Amino acid sequence: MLVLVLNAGSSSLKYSVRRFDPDQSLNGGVKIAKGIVEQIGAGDVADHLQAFDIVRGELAEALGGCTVDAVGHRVVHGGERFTSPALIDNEIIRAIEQLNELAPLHNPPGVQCLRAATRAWPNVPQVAVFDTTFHRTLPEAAWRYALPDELYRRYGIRRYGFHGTSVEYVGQRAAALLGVPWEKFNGVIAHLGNGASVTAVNQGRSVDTSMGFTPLEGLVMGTRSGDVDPGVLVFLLRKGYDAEKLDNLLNRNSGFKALAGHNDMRTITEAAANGNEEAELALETAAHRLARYIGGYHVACAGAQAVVLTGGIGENSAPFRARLLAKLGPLGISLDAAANEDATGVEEGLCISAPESTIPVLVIPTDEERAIAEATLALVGAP
Ligand SMILES: Nc1ncnc2c1ncn2[C@@H]1O[C@H](COP(=O)(O)OP(=O)(O)O)[C@@H](O)[C@H]1O
Ligand SMILES: CC(=O)OP(=O)(O)O
Ligand SMILES: [Mg+2]
Repeated sequence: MLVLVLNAGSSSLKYSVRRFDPDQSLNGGVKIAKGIVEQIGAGDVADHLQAFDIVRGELAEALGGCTVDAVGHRVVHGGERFTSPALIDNEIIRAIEQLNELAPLHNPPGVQCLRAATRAWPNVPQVAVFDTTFHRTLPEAAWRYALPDELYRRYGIRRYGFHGTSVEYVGQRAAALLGVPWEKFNGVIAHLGNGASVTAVNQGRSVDTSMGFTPLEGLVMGTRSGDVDPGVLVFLLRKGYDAEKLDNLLNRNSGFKALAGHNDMRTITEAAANGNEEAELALETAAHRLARYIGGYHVACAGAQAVVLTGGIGENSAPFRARLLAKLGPLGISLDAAANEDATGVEEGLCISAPESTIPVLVIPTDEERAIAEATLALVGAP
């Protein structure tokens, strides 16, 4: 049984194909193809529909005459309705489309890919797997904004949380590494990619998370501001900004891009090492805020058994990890500099804190595509 996974990011389309054999338990299956179309909208590829056609061409080549038996899609916002993966039909696609405004960088391309894939493979079951699902356990005290209830009832304004598929996957791996059952695991998990968020996990359940109504709240990100005083928005509206301009400012032209002129961690780190002061300040600002969240979430999760780092930055940027851990001393955490520089072993997960640290800090590579493939298979039925 072949499962194709499509992960539509804000500017990329990642895909992977896994084969699951009947005699195996899930276990991730066997990866037989993977790829990515990048720089959508900024390079030769105009939009996700064009990216989808490229992926389709690559798949035809990689799979020869074989066809896929199911398609799993990463959908970032599932609102309150989607508390588990959903089998796709037209009504479900429309319901996801209604959430477009709540994840403006992610749901629109997700919906484009859902439609393109159902057109391309009309007889193949398709499943949407939501970033929000893992956060359905947030207690109300964590998901409520201190706003009139009317706004929640009318527009669904509350905190949802994202990156859940990734957080659950690396969290389970961290628990396994520590020899703790997932239902007994408390930890703080930071997914640091182009979008970035932190989640507090208590007994294997999400109890707090830094992204909110949309994937804009919280940490300093590639092009997103993260937390700002909402008073800034009121002020700017009075200065003549409209919704479009605010959206562009906060989602596309803030974060590292605003502070350092670039949203790629490698470029920023190199600039800082060469004495660029803006780059240095951007890294400090991002690490400061993340450290503050980790401290807070140590409390929210009732005492972390581990801090887990994942995503493109968490997995690959040793300088950023060192900068972060230098700020976590008050939690009893200290860095093992040699382990942090050691890229080997990252496949399984790497402990980068010193042995005397009260809380281990683990680097665990995420695999959203694998988790989505398993969730897809679980819904459409094992081979
Ligand atoms: N080898 C590396 N060293 C440092 N940073 C890296 C490396 N590889 C990727 N990154 C950073 O990871 C980020 C992208 O992470 P990723 O999880 O792929 O993002 P997304 O899935 O949100 O597009 C970028 O800031 C990129 O610079
Ligand atoms: C939800 C989100 O921000 O996703 P990504 O990090 O892939 O942009
Ligand atoms: Mg990502």
